[in-house]
Amino acid sequence: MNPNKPVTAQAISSKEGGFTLGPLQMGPACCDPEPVIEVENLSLRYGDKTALDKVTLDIYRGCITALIGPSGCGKTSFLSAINRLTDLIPNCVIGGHIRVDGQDIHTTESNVQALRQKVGMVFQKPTPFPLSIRRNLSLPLCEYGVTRRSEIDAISEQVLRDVGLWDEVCDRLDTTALALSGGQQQRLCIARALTLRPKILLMDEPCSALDPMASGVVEDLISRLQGHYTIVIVTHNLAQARRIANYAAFFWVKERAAGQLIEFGRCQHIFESPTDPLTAAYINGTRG
Ligand SMILES: Nc1ncnc2c1ncn2[C@@H]1O[C@H](COP(=O)(O)OP(=O)(O)OP(=O)(O)O)[C@@H](O)[C@H]1O
Repeated sequence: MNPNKPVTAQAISSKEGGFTLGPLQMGPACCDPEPVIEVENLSLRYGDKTALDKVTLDIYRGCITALIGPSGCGKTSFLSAINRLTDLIPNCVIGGHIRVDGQDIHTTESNVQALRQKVGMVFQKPTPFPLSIRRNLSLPLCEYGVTRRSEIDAISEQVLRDVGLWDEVCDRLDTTALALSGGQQQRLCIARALTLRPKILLMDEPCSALDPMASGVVEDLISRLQGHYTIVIVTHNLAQARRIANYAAFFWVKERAAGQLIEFGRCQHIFESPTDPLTAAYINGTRG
């Protein structure tokens, strides 16, 4: 799909690409890196405060990339820049380039609605709308022009199956989503992001507000999404990054300085034989 063109309802409800039948199986292995997000010299500031300085990083299609690093090093800012959530922050200024599927997302022709259809976001705290489970899923579809009830129902069922929630909620779709447990709410939010058939999912600490059991269920779900979607996940849980990610990007911030990318590579490399001493110190717990 051309990211500069407005999204059409047909593109969302067409059968090509995207949805699976039945429970989601683990996707294809991430072994042939092809950049889908290219970040070049990204600098980001909020007024006088520079949060990121000249970050250059490729994110590979179908892989899980974990963003790790201490608090305040700019991980969330980096994530927010990719689907232009930073547009909503009045004093946020961005320099450099971000290309998604080869298209610069900050050109004047770039269509933010199309970008956000392609690049979904899941937040730290589950954020279901205070509406029924069914309405949580139909609302984004209606906003993007999918209005036929039968299509909405089919897509809703499929995404609930994909996140392993269908059996748990199929008999209460018209009850409030706020009555779901925290882990169920987070899986519903992931399902809601999937309704629009994104290619990329940005996840900002999606398990950190959940109890260990629910966190394990969501983590397992993220692993199964690998290969079907390109995932960029911020996590402070290094063990989790090691378990689920194919690649890791280590960010660091010196006092009163801007966040920088220190090292990027295969997860195994970053965790077992990092090149930079700072990465080694952070992984070993002696810094950060
Ligand atoms: N809206 C904002 N206005 C001003 N400064 C901000 C804003 N959002 C973030 N910052 C600052 O930018 C820097 C980077 O913040 P960011 O949230 O991106 O870091 P982070 O690595 O995700 O941190 P954490 O792991 O604690 O979530 C921090 O110094 C933060 O205080």
